[in-house]
Amino acid sequence: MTQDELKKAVGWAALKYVRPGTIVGVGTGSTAAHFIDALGSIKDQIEGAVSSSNDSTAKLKKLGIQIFDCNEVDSLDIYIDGADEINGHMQMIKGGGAALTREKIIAAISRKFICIADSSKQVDILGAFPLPVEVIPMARAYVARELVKLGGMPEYRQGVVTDNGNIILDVHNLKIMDAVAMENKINNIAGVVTVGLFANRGADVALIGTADGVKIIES
Ligand SMILES: O=C[C@H](O)[C@H](O)[C@H](O)COP(=O)(O)O
Repeated sequence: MTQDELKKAVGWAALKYVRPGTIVGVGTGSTAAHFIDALGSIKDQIEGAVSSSNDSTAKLKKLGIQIFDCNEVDSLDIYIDGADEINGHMQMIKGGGAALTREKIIAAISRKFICIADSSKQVDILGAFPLPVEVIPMARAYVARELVKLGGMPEYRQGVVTDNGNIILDVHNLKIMDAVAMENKINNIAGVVTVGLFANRGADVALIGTADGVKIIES
């Protein structure tokens, strides 16, 4: 199976977690795009979606799925999204598609985070994938210097402006042994909007696409 077929398999497998009549939290990226297609097939059974990016919003609208603003809902049953890396503790690196801030907000209001990923995303130690950090533009140089102090090598993601009007620094060379501590430290740097480490709030369920089928891991 190709990597895209594995992504499609988990995207469709996630449908069974969607309860009829609910508003669904929807992520961003190539794996989440398969989930959006799957959601389209049951669009008459759900109330709608809260979306984590302009890109996913456009895809959902095209399928006729109603979009709700995050401020209109108190909580969500589930949030379904991909990841760039996931470790054995269900902690993740996210933000390869620059949608990390809205993703973290929707994860925060969701009772269950369901991560959908192909098996190439499974790692023992987070950090081989450069860690995305969304930063207020005027703080770029300062935040970069602080990230160097934490042992990383930040690289400005050229030409990318997030849906919130900010920039992304991708931090290379990190071997993240304590993901909760690293998330907290980076969150504390002035000018950081969001770090793409989902460690304090990891996934509750992971659907992993493998050549032998979809593997379900529960925390
Ligand atoms: O900002 C993007 C998101 O965090 C994605 O969930 C993540 O980058 C994984 O994307 P993909 O499913 O395309 O590998």
